[in-house]
Amino acid sequence: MAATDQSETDRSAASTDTTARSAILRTEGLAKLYGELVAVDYVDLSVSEGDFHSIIGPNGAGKTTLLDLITGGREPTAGSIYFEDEDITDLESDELVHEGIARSFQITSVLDGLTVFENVRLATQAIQYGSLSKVDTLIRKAGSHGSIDEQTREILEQIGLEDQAQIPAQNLSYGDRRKLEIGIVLATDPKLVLLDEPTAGMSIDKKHETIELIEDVLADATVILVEHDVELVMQLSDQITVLHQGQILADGTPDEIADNQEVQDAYLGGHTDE
Ligand SMILES: Nc1ncnc2c1ncn2[C@@H]1O[C@H](COP(=O)(O)OP(=O)(O)OP(=O)(O)O)[C@@H](O)[C@H]1O
Repeated sequence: MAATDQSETDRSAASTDTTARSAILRTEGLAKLYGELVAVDYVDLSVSEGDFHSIIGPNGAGKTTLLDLITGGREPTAGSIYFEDEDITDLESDELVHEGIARSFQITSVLDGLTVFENVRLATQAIQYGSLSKVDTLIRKAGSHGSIDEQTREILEQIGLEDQAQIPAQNLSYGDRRKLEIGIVLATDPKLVLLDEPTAGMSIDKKHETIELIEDVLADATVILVEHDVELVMQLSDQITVLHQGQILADGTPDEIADNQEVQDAYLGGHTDE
């Protein structure tokens, strides 16, 4: 537990500000313990609707675990999660997709044996007809829905993969596979998208291309991004949360985070990349 008085004050001030701008997602006292290890330490996070909100912090700070808790991949030890003021703490991953919460790259993973077109169509169908996990049912329905095919084509155009529509996903280059993952997220028509290091392993050029694509196709959604490239995060984000040892060290705009001495000392000063 153990948040300092000062960080409590900072957090409540940040939370008041963001609530005024309408929080689409809130966590209250959200915690994940592994035995004695407190991976996520009773976190109060607030994400404003429409924001590009990044979560940064050193290795092991709890970023991925926090995303896992929000997206139903792991069960919290304590605390609550609210999406559009509805308590979603106990919802499963596929139920969250129907609420409008999508996570790349775990819930909506690429199916290698299917073509690029089929992968996107499956996600489009899933959101309209049922659970993402009911693949068999969905494949039986495939082909009989003109409007779904149309939406699929539109998404492929948006992500720039229309020319690769008929090739198996397993034959895509690494960068194009990432684009397909974004297309699959897009197909679920999300209000909130959580991205865990979408540009990991990419060259600088590909990284920028992918981020531009994310910004472009997800312009209407709220985005929560976990990313190690601090420079990129500073350029992109409306808000940044810095996690350190499972706790929120700071919350603020890129300028506020860059000027925060505590963040400098704990993270930015020494460690800016993996
Ligand atoms: N399944 C698990 N069992 C035990 N400990 C775990 C488990 N998953 C994560 N942890 C621990 O929880 C802490 C937070 O891990 P997490 O992966 O969330 O951090 P992170 O900030 O995403 O790190 P990175 O930047 O390296 O991906 C770490 O100490 C990690 O070792």
